[in-house]
Amino acid sequence: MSIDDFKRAAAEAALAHVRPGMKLGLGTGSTAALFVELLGEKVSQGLDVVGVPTSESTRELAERYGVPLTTLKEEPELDLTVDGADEIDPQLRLIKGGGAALLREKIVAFASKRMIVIADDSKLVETLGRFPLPIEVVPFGKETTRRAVERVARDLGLSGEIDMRRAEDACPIVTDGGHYIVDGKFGRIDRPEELAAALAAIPGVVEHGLFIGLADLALVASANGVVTIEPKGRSIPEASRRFA
Ligand SMILES: O=C[C@H](O)[C@H](O)[C@H](O)COP(=O)(O)O
Repeated sequence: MSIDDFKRAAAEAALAHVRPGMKLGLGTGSTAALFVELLGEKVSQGLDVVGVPTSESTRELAERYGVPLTTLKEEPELDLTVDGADEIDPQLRLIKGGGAALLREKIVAFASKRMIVIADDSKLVETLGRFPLPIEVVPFGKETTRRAVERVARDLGLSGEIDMRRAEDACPIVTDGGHYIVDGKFGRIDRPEELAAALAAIPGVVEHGLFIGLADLALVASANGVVTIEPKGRSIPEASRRFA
């Protein structure tokens, strides 16, 4: 079996959590794309759901597979978001944004009563940071912001390069929100909460790819099947983002 089979198995497992009438957040990336495809099949068989896409690419996919779409303007509160991740630690803290969709992904996950992460087991880590941390920045003052990221990381004992993410033509890649991405190659992030708070305090940083206290469940597939992982010792009370 290949990694793609594992991704599909995780996406299939997530379908079991979808109920008729649900308002869904639709994640971005290759694993979330498989979920959107499978969801489209269910919709064609009569499942009644609506989705809010977390990127323009997911919007296109959902349209192609016939998943009815809505917006956060129409539906500010969602039932469930299903999304992939670049890294997942034992507390279900995540790194996301490898596909540059982290801002809308985080807004949509935060708007959802539950978030389920779907992944193959290569995404599981003991400590976050092997995957470069994506940080979305506004174009104005981008070098000043990049240096500020470097400084706050250094203050937390993190070293490693922080590079502007560029396309093949060497131009900075532009997110759906019109921003740039810098990737922090930190290696090992021992205190993600502190880094998250420090990054959020930098003017020019729009959002960062540390998703802390957002994921309720991870469905992780490997050659042994799909396992359900729940967060151990989550550090942010669920009440902080739950709707009545
Ligand atoms: O910005 C992209 C997202 O955070 C993706 O969910 C993440 O990069 C995982 O993508 P994939 O399922 O393709 O590994």
